[in-house]
Amino acid sequence: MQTSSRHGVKAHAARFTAQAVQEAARDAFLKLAPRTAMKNPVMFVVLVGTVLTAALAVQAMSKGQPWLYQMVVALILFVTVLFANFAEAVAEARGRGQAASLRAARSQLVGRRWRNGQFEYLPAAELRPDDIVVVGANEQIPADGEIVEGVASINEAAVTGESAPVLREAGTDRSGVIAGTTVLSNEIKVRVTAQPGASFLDRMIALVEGAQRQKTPNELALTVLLAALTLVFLIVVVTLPALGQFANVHIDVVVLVALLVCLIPTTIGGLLPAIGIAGMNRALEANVIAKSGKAVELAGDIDTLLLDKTGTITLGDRRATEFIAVGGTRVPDLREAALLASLADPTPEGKSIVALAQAQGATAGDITGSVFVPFSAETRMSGVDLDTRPIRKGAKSAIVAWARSVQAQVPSDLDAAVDRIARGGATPLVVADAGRVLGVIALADIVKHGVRERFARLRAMGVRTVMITGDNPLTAAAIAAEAGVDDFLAEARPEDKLARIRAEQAEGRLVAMVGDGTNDAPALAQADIGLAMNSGTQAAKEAGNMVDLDSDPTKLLSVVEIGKQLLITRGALTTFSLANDVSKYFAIIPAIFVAAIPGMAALDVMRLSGPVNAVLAALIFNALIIPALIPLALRGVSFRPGSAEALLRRNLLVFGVGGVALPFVAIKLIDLLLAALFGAR
Ligand SMILES: Nc1ncnc2c1ncn2[C@@H]1O[C@H](COP(=O)(O)OP(=O)(O)OP(=O)(O)O)[C@@H](O)[C@H]1O
Ligand SMILES: [K+]
Ligand SMILES: [Mg+2]
Repeated sequence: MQTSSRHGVKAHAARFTAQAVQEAARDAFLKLAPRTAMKNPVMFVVLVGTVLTAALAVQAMSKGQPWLYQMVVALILFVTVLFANFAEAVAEARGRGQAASLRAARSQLVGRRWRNGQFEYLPAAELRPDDIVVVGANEQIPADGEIVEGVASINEAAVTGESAPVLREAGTDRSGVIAGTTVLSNEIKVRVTAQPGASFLDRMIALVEGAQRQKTPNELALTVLLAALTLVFLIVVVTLPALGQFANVHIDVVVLVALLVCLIPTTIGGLLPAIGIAGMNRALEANVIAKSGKAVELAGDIDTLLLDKTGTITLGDRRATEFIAVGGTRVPDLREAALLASLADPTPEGKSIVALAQAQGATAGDITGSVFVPFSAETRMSGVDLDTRPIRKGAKSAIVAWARSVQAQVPSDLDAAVDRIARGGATPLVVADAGRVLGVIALADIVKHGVRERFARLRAMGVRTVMITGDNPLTAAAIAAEAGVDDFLAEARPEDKLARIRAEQAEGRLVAMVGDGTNDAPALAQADIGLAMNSGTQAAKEAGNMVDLDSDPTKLLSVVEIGKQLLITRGALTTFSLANDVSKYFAIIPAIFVAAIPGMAALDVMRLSGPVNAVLAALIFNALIIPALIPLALRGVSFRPGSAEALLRRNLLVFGVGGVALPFVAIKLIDLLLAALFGAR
């Protein structure tokens, strides 16, 4: 077996590693290939401008005319394209670095396949779906799968970077295991769920590595808008010489190209891909693998978040704490019935009832030959059909309905017992046999630490939280109040979850849902954002559009923040880019016309040293602003939770006004420098 000293994604938290920068520098040149370059219309225009001005320089050179100016312009334009390519490449390289650490945890594993009562050692690459592998203590899990037998504590650090062990158990919503993680205790049987190299995580890693990156609808819309703007400016610039003729101004082609490049939105055009990729990278840093960039973006616009109660808001390890008999039943009789009804119940609830009953001295007779009735979220009860009598335990409404159907008595003190348990936030399970309702079992659960604060933060960001539970309304209300959710839905069956999501969506809201069970799969698929727990069942993971490697349901909060940050960053840098272009206009237009049309002097607010320096200064600024903004594009604009309007106002002020002011100052400074070095020209 492999020993593991790997660290998972967290340890590779995004930095500019030397290797990433080197790779990106190389890729910046590779991206010059016309087919790649054409995907970014704004920068493609700059590339065409580069070729054109370089050709003019060569032509002038061959004619023995001055060519240096054309060549310098061509060079600055070329560097501008390289900077834009570099921005995208550096974002991709960082994503690849993160994904590589995930991949490393998954290669070269060996599995023990269980077949016809024998083991067989096999490289993980030869394991197929539905193979059963046995994994013991200190062994690594060879393939993604679901535990079909046993319970184990597992160290998932190789994948999640989190070294606290987690419990995974057959027959629960925490049965999922991941290749590369290590079993710490106990032996489990795992059913392989994926083809080698095509597991769920493998496919997700491929997405992160960018090979299959697709533009999100928002990104596409912005690209089209920027291309349209570019076209408009192209028409403006192409018609300028004709206008110039009226005023007897001859406009040099090089100056026209420079003007065009300054006017078109090169800053956002260059940074747009990097912003999108960085959003997915940030999600990965948070140990969330998104199936698409679109999912991350959508998360930024979520209105409603639906959460499960048990296991999501609460720790989910429901334990029996008390037996309360009703209707004159003796407690030992209730205990014995509860024990019988739970002996074959593999759920944590069932096991804890067995444990409590036995600890209190209950013993069960022989139940061989009796028929076990498994729990389902649909019926909300479970039990056993003994030869002599049926016994059921479950939610009060379900058991009362069942009791009536078999003409069993429902004692009048049942409600009081159930309410007392529910008010305390515990789950009451009612026990009944064919004769009568015997009593109630209290199942205690604990609200997770810190969820209240997180819900408050979500509220501040305008996200409403709704708890959905199969539990009764009183327990639900108690837990809802303790956890601080905005609303709750009790006694919900799986189809009620789905209906609630559809209803919210019908009112025009974007809905996020967190889940782990096979029951949750339809809801995860229907929700706009479905965040599945990595510990969950395969069905849940396939249905969602994101998976949290840490299996932390409150992680959605981070995803919402990452999505919001992505949208805000894109908006802010678009504003900045367009504002920038206004200033560059004021730098170049006077340079073209002032000499011939003295009336244009009013436009010459920058008072630059001369037309040549003005053009060069504007172009140099235009090129340098791209790498200067790469860190911001990758890190994202910082934001505090607040209203959308307040954010918009602040961003317009900072990035709009700043976007006009900064180039004025910077271009003026570059011009002063050029004048000092080469004289006013
Ligand atoms: N093993 C079991 N046997 C019998 N009844 C059960 C068992 N487990 C749960 N129940 C009852 O069925 C109800 C519904 O269970 P379900 O798991 O669908 O919802 P939940 O766990 O209460 O809430 P959530 O939807 O938040 O997970 C529970 O509230 C409880 O009353
Ligand atoms: K520009
Ligand atoms: Mg449940």
